[in-house]
Amino acid sequence: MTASERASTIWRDSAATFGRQHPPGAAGPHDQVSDDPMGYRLRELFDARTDIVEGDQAATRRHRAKGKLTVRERLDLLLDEGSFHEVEPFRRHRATGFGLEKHRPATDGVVAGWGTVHGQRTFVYAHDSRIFGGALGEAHAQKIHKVQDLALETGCPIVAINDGGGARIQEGVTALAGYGGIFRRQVAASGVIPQISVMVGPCAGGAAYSPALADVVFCVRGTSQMFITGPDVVAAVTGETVTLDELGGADVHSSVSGVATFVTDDEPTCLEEVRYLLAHLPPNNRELPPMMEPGAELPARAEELRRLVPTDPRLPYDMRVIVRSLVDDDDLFELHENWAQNVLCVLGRIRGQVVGIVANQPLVLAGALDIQASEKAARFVSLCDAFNIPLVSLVDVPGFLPGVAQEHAGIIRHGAKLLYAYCNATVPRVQVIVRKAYGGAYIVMDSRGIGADLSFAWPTNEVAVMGAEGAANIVFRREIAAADDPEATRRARIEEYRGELMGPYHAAERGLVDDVIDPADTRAVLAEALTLLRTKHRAVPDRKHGNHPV
Ligand SMILES: CC(=O)SCCNC(=O)CCNC(=O)[C@H](O)C(C)(C)COP(=O)(O)OP(=O)(O)OC[C@H]1O[C@@H](n2cnc3c(N)ncnc32)[C@H](O)[C@@H]1OP(=O)(O)O
Repeated sequence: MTASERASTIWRDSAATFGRQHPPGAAGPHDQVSDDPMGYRLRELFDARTDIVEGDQAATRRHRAKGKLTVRERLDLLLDEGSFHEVEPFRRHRATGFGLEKHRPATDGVVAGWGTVHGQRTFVYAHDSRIFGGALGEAHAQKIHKVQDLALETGCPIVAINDGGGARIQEGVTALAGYGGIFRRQVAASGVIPQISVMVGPCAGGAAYSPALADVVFCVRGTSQMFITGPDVVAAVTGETVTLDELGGADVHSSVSGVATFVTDDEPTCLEEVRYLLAHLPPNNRELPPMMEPGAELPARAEELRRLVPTDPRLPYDMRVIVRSLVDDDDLFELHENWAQNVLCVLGRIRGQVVGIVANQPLVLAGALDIQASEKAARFVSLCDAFNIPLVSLVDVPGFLPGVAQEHAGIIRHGAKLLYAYCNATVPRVQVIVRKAYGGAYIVMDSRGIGADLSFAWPTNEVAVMGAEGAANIVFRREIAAADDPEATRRARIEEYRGELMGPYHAAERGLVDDVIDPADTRAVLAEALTLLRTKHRAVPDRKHGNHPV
């Protein structure tokens, strides 16, 4: 049932029960004291509710002209049918000045409350950009604070549907303080309850730090705009000419800045994806993610994987093929699909259990880890660890990306984020080395050394400090230079290094790989390992918090 259908139902029920004879918003018989005082009060209540649900019709038409859904239509799509309970629908601001005292609409421009998503209680607040452009004033902020507090104290996820102009300019510093209260609560709830931001309109200035603090950010093409300073300020300060969309549109944030985790073409798809994501997350950090039996059991062995990895280690292949072969029902949910594509971060299920898969992608930058990939994977590992989602790491990594630009931009600092996130993770952790696993990047990609519980390798694995060519050129440099035939000596030494230190059983012989497996059995091996590790408990030292390399 849509918001307007629901409003009509309320109207019909109220009209049938209490005899309302006028359309919503028009003058009615409120001033006629009934013989039945409660009947009169109930009629008044239903009339007021109906007016609030329907909102200003002219503003609604202007809103729709922008191709946007109304706030209540959004809630209808997000929540299970009929499950929404609204808080403070009658709230109005008490601000004065700039004509505000004459314009005090109910809700104060934000609809807040709770409902269910797939039966799981979920809190929500949604800006109503028909009222003050969705801008946040003191009363508006206090409503948001209320649902944030309720969500944290009851251990339920919270979804913010953002469509507003940021701090309400006429309310000045009290509006800014309202944002401060939102940010403080978001940080307090971080890692305790899932926090999701949905961007279906503008989000300007400091307000953009609310999605930045969320666990996952959804954007819609043509609708979402996020920026700290708008095009006019950019032009005045830097002289750059840029449109709103070029500056902070959905594609920019999902493929360039990395601010947005998901992007969709329209609002209904976006809200359906939010529901789908929530089906993979527990309501809070004390519970496990929901199990879901696979629709169809996969064949016991994926024999096509035996032929996937090229024998020439310089040739790429698509790591997604392996990921797909592992997850139930070919069903995977990829975060940041268009950003830092050299690493894949995927939520899926293996035999019903939600897992987070981190995988190097040899198709992009040969799978090397750069600054963006390190940040993307670090944030994902941290999300999974916070919400009890086991980690599977599929490794084919030639190293960290070399180059002056990467070094000067701080790849040491950013790479440390991924290292820190893995070392900190206490959830079950299983590593699968598919092919290359070189140097520092091998260590970082959840090696046994940093705490993986179990490590498996395909027979194509090459675990080493670096590739054979690089290693031979360094270790045998003098010998190669002095040789009668330097090229023949180089080739011989490369083969020697490869045979001695890069063989498929080298790491296994030293206990750094638990077993070398047939690629076709990877799903079965992982399913067994994850079942075993469900009861894993790893104690953490008592401390306030670590000093993350943020
Ligand atoms: C901590 C912080 O949030 S600091 C950031 C403060 N906010 C800002 O700097 C953004 C100011 N607003 C804007 O730049 C633009 O309004 C945008 C980009 C958000 C939206 O642009 P448009 O879609 O073209 O909408 P438009 O500008 O017409 O705004 C719609 C209505 O919302 C009002 N509005 C928008 N932002 C605000 C605001 N921050 N405070 C009060 N009213 C606002 C507009 O005055 C307008 O009201 P009206 O319909 O009565 O004329």
